[in-house]
Amino acid sequence: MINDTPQALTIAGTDSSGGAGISADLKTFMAQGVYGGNVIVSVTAQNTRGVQQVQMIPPAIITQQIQSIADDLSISAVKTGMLGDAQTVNTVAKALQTYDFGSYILDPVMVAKGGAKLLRDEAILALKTQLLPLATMVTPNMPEAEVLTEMTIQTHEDVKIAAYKLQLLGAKNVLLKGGHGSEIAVYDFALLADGSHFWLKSQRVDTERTHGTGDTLSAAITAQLTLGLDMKTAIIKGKAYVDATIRDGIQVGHGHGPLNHLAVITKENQPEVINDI
Ligand SMILES: Nc1ncnc2c1ncn2[C@@H]1O[C@H](COP(=O)(O)OP(=O)(O)OP(=O)(O)O)[C@@H](O)[C@H]1O
Ligand SMILES: Cc1ncc(CO)c(N)n1
Repeated sequence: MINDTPQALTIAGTDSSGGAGISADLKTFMAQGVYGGNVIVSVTAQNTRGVQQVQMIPPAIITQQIQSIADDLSISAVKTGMLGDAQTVNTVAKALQTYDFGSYILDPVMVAKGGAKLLRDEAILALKTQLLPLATMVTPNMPEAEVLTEMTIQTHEDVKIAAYKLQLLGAKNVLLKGGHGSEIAVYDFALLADGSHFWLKSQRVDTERTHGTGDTLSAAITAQLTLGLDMKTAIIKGKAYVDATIRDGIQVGHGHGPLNHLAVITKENQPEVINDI
């Protein structure tokens, strides 16, 4: 039957080295058995060492890409990644209010692993006021959560407070990603729409090859929601997938290398689910 295949959409920037952004999202969708559409809002000249140049795409062709998809495909979940500037945030917010693409996962990408800025400062207010209230889930890493909540996050208690603040700003569900840092274990924190929360604990992989981990996790959750899973199961499955892609690494490039999106999930990749720590 027409449009029976599960379909998701990513609205983001490209990464010429293929590890992050649109590339990571499409590989992740496919590995989870979901067809992916893609709307490109920026082109980055980028490799595993850093970002060399960024070219934003004009609003009219962003809007047209989204309309073209809405006119033909049957999207059950959408994610946004790198949006670059306030004009693009406004354009995407308008389109997401015009078309119903199901669950909306907002990955508030701000800085690349090598340190390059992927969101201008002037766009932060627009992202907070226009996109957060539309989000079924927001998935910041710790530095992004600090910017959005205007607080410093040092303790596990701070993580919880930041998640509640993000919910007050309008995101229904919140996943705070804990990859940054150097502790032996990594802890991600989830606060769900019904007020329940849990931590996901896994062992840190000692590797520099973590280019696109955040994109991959949010894309995997988007794919699981597309397949009809509930939010908690989608988060746990998405986390197991990103763990597999990091743990079963590949050797590409000289710097922050990409993940292995073909990795197979095993028992070792299942995170420990903890109510409180
Ligand atoms: N070295 C690591 N070992 C195990 N898990 C990791 C590691 N680094 C990141 N993760 C996991 O990967 C996911 C993404 O987290 P992270 O904090 O790296 O996101 P991010 O900063 O948005 O990534 P990026 O900017 O590269 O897309 C989280 O589930 C985190 O726990
Ligand atoms: C295009 C793009 N989107 C997102 C990230 C963050 O991983 C990146 N490095 N590049």
